[in-house]
Amino acid sequence: MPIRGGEGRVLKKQKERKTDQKGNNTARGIVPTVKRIWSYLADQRRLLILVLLMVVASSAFGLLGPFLIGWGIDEYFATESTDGFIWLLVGLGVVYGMHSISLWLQSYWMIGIAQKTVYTMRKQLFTHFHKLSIDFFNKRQHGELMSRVTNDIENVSVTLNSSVIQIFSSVLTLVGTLVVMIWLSPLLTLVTMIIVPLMFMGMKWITSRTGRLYKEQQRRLGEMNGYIEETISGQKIIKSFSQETKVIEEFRKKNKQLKESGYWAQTFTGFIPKLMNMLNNLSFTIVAAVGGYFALRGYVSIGTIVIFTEYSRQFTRPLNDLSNQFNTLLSAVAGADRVFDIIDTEEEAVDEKEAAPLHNIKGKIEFKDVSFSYEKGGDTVSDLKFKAEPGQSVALVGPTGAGKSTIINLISRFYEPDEGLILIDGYDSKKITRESLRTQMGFVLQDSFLFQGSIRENIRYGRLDATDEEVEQAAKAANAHSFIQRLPVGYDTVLSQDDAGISQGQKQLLSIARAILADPSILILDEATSSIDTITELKIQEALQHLLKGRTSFIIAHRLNTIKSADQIIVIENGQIIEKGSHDELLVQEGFYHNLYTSQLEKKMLMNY
Ligand SMILES: Nc1ncnc2c1ncn2[C@@H]1O[C@H](COP(=O)(O)OP(=O)(O)OP(=O)(O)O)[C@@H](O)[C@H]1O
Repeated sequence: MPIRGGEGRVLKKQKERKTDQKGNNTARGIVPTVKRIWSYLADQRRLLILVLLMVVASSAFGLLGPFLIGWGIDEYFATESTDGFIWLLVGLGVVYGMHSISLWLQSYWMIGIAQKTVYTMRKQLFTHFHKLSIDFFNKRQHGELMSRVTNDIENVSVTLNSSVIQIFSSVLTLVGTLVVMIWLSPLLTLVTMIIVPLMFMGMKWITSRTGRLYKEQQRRLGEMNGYIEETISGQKIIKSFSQETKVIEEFRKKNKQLKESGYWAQTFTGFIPKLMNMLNNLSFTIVAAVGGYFALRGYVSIGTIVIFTEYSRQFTRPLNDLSNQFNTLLSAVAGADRVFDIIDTEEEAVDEKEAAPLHNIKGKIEFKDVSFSYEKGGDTVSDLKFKAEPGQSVALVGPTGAGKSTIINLISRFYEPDEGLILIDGYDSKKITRESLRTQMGFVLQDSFLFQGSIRENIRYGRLDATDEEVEQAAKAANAHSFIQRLPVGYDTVLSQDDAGISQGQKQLLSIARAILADPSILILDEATSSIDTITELKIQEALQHLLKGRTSFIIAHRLNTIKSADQIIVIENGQIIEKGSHDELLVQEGFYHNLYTSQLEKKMLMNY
């Protein structure tokens, strides 16, 4: 879906920046990250201007209030006159009323800006996740990535809601107060300023520690979330290996580390208001004492002292707020940094300029001297040469780590060959758009992934515009219809994401139905290794025969008796093809395949015996 208006512009700006910020985990400084957050805000200029106007108004009304009080004291109490006093009270009421309204409006509009900003960030981040390579996800903890979409963005949101206004209004109030104070009495202004160096020294000491601690806290939170996600999805394994105690202990350690970084970050932050309060009181006392002395000498009026004592608070409060906001800002910067890290990660290689969609793929696939390695300088698969004609079934056989899945990854273009060519229907696969290739490929994987949703929705995932009837036809062809019908609410049975409340074999049947509905030209089958009862296995075999018909299929086979009928069997060892041929041809060769087949046969006979 095209991204419209403001979001589009932000995305464009971000992308332009990306050209010089490629790669992951770029260490940005605070300023570039703040600038980048600012670019999201700047995109909502009109609202931001309104917020700024309200900030100016509230700061002005905030300054005017004490000024009117001081003026009133000199005008009415010192002279004991009451003429127009009522108008002073009305004026004060209006000033404080307007002050409240402008405060309310600025926060109302700022909430809108903040929510739109994090909405855009979240959308960019999520969209970008789907443009990243499989390699990116293979190398990262999923929970940790999820933490970036949730916690880190939430951090930015909280800060934007409060900090932007605070920072503007603090700066304005600070400058405004200073100007009025100097105008009223430069001498008393100097006295009020005595505490400023103390304040800066204290703040510097505190913020130098909190910045580091907030970053640490965000990192640890991400790590802990990653661990929680991993242990929840791996519950079955944890329980079957009785590893609960170890897992709880590991979690305790991570939780403790998070607690410690959070504790120290909050403790140091907590010092700030105490320090400010102390310095505030000190300033108040000094202004009152020195002001009283000046008044006795007739240098200043009582009204001016009242204004100054009030302004001395108004002067330290924005400084206090600024320093508080600085901490919150640091935590948002830490969060935003982690979000931008992902947004700046290079997308899965984009299609070549001359790449075009290839419709109606027939399924002829040829590997011409293909070599590839996951790591630079390695040798995962090398010199692969083979050809699959349209409609042929090709079985990939070999020991674990031999490179079978890597071949599939190369056909699906999750990775590109370092050397050699992969031809699809005679065309260099790089000249075909990834999307057109993948939409004509189907996958039935060992660990059939079912989404949270009804059985009907899960099958329909193969082709979203399929009718209910077509879904049922596919289920029938996949031998899944009968078991679905036996469920209390049939096709409307809602599956949970993982165990789904149905057996492993039934899950496989559903994923076969999904593939039948998708009707792909090229099919990838990762044969299940888990033990499935014989009846379900027969059903799966039958369903697979149906699915394979008329499509080029690649089968990663573990049980050799299931691939005897494959048109071609390719045996791989250490990333190289060592044997190639039909089942009978390979048996005659008496090589690796022959040995593997006979040993599996013997094992089966022993078990039956
Ligand atoms: N994402 C990856 N990054 C780095 N190395 C990888 C990656 N995936 C696989 N490998 C390595 O590449 C080699 C081939 O792995 P591959 O998964 O293709 O083997 P396989 O034959 O499919 O094994 P199995 O039968 O166990 O699934 C192995 O040494 C593996 O450790």
